[in-house]
Amino acid sequence: MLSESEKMELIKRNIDEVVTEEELVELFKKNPAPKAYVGYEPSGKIHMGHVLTVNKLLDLQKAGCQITVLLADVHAYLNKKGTFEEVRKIADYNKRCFIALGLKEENTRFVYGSDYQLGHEYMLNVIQMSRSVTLNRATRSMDEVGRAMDNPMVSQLVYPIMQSLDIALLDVDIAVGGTDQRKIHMLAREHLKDLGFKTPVCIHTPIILGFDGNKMSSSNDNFISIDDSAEDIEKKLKKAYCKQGDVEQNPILELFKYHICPRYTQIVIEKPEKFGGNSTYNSYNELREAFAAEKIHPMDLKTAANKYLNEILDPVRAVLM
Ligand SMILES: N[C@@H](Cc1ccc(O)cc1)C(=O)O
Repeated sequence: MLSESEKMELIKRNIDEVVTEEELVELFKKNPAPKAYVGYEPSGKIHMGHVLTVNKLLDLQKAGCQITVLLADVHAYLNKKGTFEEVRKIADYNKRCFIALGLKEENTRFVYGSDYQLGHEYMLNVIQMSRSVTLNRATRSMDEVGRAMDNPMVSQLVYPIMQSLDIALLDVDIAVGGTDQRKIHMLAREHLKDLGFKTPVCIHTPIILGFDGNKMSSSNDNFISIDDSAEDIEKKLKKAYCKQGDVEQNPILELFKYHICPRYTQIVIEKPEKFGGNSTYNSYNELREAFAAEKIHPMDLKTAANKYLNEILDPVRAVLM
């Protein structure tokens, strides 16, 4: 059993922010098993950016939360990601991915958006909330989520209203998402109470860099996917941006920070004896400092990243086979 402060530490590790921390503490005081959720637009490739929010759900689960994963098929359809049948099929694949990543089916609630978003109660709430959200506000909330937002379709403005109502109608206390979801979460925090629902606590995880140094995303084609083969990963890491001593914009260091170090107590960077032999680091900060001081060569960091990533993804690949 974790103590209250250990729980908070786990929940707050590797995130950008909690809105608000006081509310989070209050929530746990009232209820040791609050409900938390993430929604995902179905995606043909689940990448390490998605895994960051999955990791946070696993942390929340360890801290006692009940977890819901929304397979947001209707949202993907609204955002023009494919036909209704296509997104529904990809949602099934994503469910298998999330289970492979550790969200066990027996203690995670998986919900398809289309299971409840097309019903009477939901629609009535969408209509009600749309009466008090301005076009301008709805549009801005989609800045980092919608496609082609210079000329948005009405469907893309219904989207944030529906996402807000998901929080209410899935009856969750905590909404988790990448920082790109922030403006939608703020809309929900502001409006849900007027419809008689509770105000959610929101947790935002960082948006990580793809191997080209830009935001990792399916549309940028710069991601490491959980079903990449060992050869794919090696190739991607080889060409990844990782400048000697650069600890600010470094996608390889980010893999260590968000994915590798939380799973290992010790990181070993291997080097042949004649070049000084192996070195060992006991925390991400130690590793980062050594890289900043140019004590670790980018090639050696990449080789180690490759080894650890494959160790992490091997069991995932085995389940997905
Ligand atoms: N907006 C999320 C998907 C999502 C949809 C509905 C939700 O209730 C939550 C999240 C994304 O960008 O992928």
